[in-house]
Amino acid sequence: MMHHPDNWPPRDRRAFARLAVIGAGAWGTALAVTAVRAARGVTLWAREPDVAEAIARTGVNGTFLPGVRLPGAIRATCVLADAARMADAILLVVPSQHFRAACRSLADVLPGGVPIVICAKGIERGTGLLLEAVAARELPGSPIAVLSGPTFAHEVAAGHPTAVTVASRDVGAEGEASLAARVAVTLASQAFRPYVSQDVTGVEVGGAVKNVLALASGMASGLGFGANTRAAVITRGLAEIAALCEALGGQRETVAGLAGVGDLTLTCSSEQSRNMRYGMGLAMGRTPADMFDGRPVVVEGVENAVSVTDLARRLGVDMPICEAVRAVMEGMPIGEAMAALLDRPLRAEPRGIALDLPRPPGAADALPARVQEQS
Ligand SMILES: NC(=O)C1=CN([C@@H]2O[C@H](COP(=O)(O)OP(=O)(O)OC[C@H]3O[C@@H](n4cnc5c(N)ncnc54)[C@H](OP(=O)(O)O)[C@@H]3O)[C@@H](O)[C@H]2O)C=CC1
Ligand SMILES: O=C(CO)COP(=O)(O)O
Repeated sequence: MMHHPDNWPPRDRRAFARLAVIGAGAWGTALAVTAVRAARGVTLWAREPDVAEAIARTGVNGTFLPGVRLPGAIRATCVLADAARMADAILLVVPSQHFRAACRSLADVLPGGVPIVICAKGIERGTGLLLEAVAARELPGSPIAVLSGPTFAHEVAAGHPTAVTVASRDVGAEGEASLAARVAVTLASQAFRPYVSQDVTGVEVGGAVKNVLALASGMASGLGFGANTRAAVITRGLAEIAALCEALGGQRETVAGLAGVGDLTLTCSSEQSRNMRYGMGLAMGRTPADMFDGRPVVVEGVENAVSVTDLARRLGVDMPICEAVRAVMEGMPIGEAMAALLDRPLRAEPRGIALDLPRPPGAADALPARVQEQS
């Protein structure tokens, strides 16, 4: 759904005064802080009563965002109806594989027509649906926007300058036409700068796939490979995002934006990323409990390696790096998955079209020792 000159740029610029943030993980909590900085009223909903109670009592979400003192203006609750009742808009920040269940619970308590801003990143396993489609199905009548981009929760909470993309489709009922702009105005502050987009699909695909690619980047680092390998994963990974984006009707240029290359480079380059750390840990033979000191963190790329490649296979999109990550998640040794990637026929840039060129020498002993050891 591309540009509609009649209602672009968006005209409705009113901020939403009161927000409910659904999901008190690291990102939901950081978004609640962001909303308070932008002078909005915020209720933060946690599924677990202990988390809501601890935030209310201590002013810290020690489970999911330790070390960050939260503004007193954040009201924490574990009662969904309490959070939803007074909200002018909902920020939905539960992990992708629990997203539908959260929408269903919300449908019981949310007044019709309240906008939903999807802040999670992923594709639903089984259905292969982007989260926008899940929300549209479960919360009919709610206008939908998507917020994504390079945003480590701790840095956002600490007030580091951060830019994101907010997208909504600029067609349909009045109000929905400018939802992304209204969300941008609602959350913007000196250190938090939302850019507005119409390409919901492109923005969602970037956020879903980059977590899988961050696992790959982590695995390469864990094998001891350096900057060259990482740059190759990022660049060829970006081509995979672009191909899926295009196949789903998104805009290729969105891939060059914050929710594409921005988030991909962030997540593939920093051990702050849970996905990157998980990939590294696997390559180094560590257990998930070791990697995160036993804390309950979501690693979206693990489930999304399957949902992304299922969808790509169905659409006939070639995503070799994501396929390699999936193979590892399904038990293939990392070295073997990497060797298979390196053994692919030579191709053309940027779209990876196959060329009829002689294959590189395929003997396993031509591979770096680290890969051989892991195979
Ligand atoms: N952390 C970050 O820097 C960023 C994260 N995101 C995205 O935000 C989303 C949430 O991640 P994040 O906040 O980091 O999560 P965390 O790893 O910090 O916390 C896990 C979250 O998952 C929730 N959860 C676990 N099991 C369930 C369940 N069965 N039903 C509902 N919720 C459940 C937990 O809530 P509970 O208290 O109920 O267990 C908690 O909110 C993900 O899609 C992630 O990709 C996006 C941008 C940045
Ligand atoms: O989405 C994120 C940053 O934009 C967070 O990435 P991780 O889930 O890998 O930590």
